[in-house]
Amino acid sequence: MKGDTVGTALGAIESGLVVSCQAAEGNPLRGPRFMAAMAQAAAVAGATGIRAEGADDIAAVRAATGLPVIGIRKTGPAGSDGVYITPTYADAESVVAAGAAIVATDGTARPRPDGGDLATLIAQVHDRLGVPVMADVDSVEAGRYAHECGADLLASTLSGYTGPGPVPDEPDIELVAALVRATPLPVVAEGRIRAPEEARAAFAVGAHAVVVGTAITNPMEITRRFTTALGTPRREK
Ligand SMILES: CC(=O)N[C@H](C=O)[C@@H](O)[C@H](O)[C@H](O)COP(=O)(O)O
Repeated sequence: MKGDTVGTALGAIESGLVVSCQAAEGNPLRGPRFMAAMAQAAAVAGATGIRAEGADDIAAVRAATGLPVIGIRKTGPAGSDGVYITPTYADAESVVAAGAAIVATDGTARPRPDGGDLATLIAQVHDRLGVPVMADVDSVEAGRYAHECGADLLASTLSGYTGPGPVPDEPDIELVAALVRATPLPVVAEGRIRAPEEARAAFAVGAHAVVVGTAITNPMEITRRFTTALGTPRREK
């Protein structure tokens, strides 16, 4: 793959806000119509890229905004066991065919469902599809591994989602900082970033870009934060 192809896609999102427009099963906003509208709203407000899941959403988002899309295909909801973010080459091919400029995939050393390995997947994406690969990692070790496997950029996406414990509330800015130090690759801060101050903190430790999903594009979860905190609808007058 040519270096300028990587540079163009990575340069387009540099120092910017990428908005993740995803709706899982059970979310009434699931589907390309609503995800494209979410992406358009984000674009109007200054997003420099969109992260989207599945060929239909990716194609709709791309057509509606023209923004570079970080494409994934998920085989399970966030926090599922094992590798579920773009696990196979066929998944990567489908998101690039739909218009993704960057493919994101699980960048950990965990076994992949098809028995494949990350280095081979990345080489195939580079050689056959000609787009850069973002490795979603959960730790510095995984970041180093993904770098060795040929990833073009790292993201903190999986921090807090691969262990046995509950998912923390806060974003893992420390991991972003550690990944910046650990390899020469650009690092995207992603996961549980809810406030502009948190995004700023990520840039302060050297993030290349920041991805925000739930806090912008998931009204169901945003409402749940309020109702949980307020105890509604059981709140006493
Ligand atoms: C762990 C996992 O599978 N994360 C997924 C990756 O695509 C999405 O469910 C997240 O919404 C996305 O990473 C953005 O993060 P947040 O929604 O916290 O801003």
